[in-house]
Amino acid sequence: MGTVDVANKDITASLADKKPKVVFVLGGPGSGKGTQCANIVEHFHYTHLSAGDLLRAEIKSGSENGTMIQNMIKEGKIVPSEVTIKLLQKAMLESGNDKFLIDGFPRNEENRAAFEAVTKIEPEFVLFFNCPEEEMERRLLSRNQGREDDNIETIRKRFKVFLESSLPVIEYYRAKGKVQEIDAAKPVGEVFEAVKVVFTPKAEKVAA
Ligand SMILES: Nc1ncnc2c1ncn2[C@@H]1O[C@H](COP(=O)(O)OP(=O)(O)O)[C@@H](O)[C@H]1O
Ligand SMILES: Nc1ccn([C@@H]2O[C@H](COP(=O)(O)OP(=O)(O)O)[C@@H](O)[C@H]2O)c(=O)n1
Ligand SMILES: [Mg+2]
Repeated sequence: MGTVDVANKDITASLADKKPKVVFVLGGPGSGKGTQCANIVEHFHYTHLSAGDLLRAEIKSGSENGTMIQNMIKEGKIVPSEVTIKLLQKAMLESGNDKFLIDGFPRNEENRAAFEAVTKIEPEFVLFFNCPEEEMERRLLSRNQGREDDNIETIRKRFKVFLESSLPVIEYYRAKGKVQEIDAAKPVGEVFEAVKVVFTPKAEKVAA
């Protein structure tokens, strides 16, 4: 236990030295976060860290938290931030990059407050993919990635958690003027055109 704490303090200190730039990518399940992050990485050289992907990898690795994480994902519940933040910090340090898209995090107030308290990192902005529930449901039911949570029963639970716990986080950042909202109901290419505007430096926009 002591060793783990020391190791985590080291990670936190090394990360703080790098002063990383972070963009939180939020939106309901199936809104297109992962799809658009892949496009952003190609054009703008960020490292994409999906909290959900990191948690699924942790299950596969056979870690002691694996069963707990698996059960929570099956129920659409949010894993305690201590677990998710450690995975994010480790991935940030290992990437060697200093620009990150953090996808699917923070998903509730506990995630948000703990990340801020532990890392002292304030996001540059929050990219919010706004999409109607019917469209998200259609996308999730045809995602075909073999995910245990892409069934209608769990999808309904995830929508409820999004409305009750994740939307308030988006509103928190909106009140700080930090939300860049994108209409995510359009085709992938059109959504990316809107995303590009957000990531293109202002001087270039004027020149273009
Ligand atoms: N704009 C879009 N229009 C139609 N389908 C989309 C769009 N964006 C993503 N998809 C598809 O919807 C599913 C969910 O997208 P994904 O990027 O995994 O969303 P999220 O990470 O927000 O859950 C995937 O099968 C993806 O190919
Ligand atoms: N910050 C996070 C992100 C995801 N998760 C869990 O992982 C699941 C899948 O998250 P995801 O981001 O991969 O899902 P999508 O929104 O991409 O469909 C969530 O429903 C939660 O159970 C979490 O507990 N905490
Ligand atoms: Mg995703």
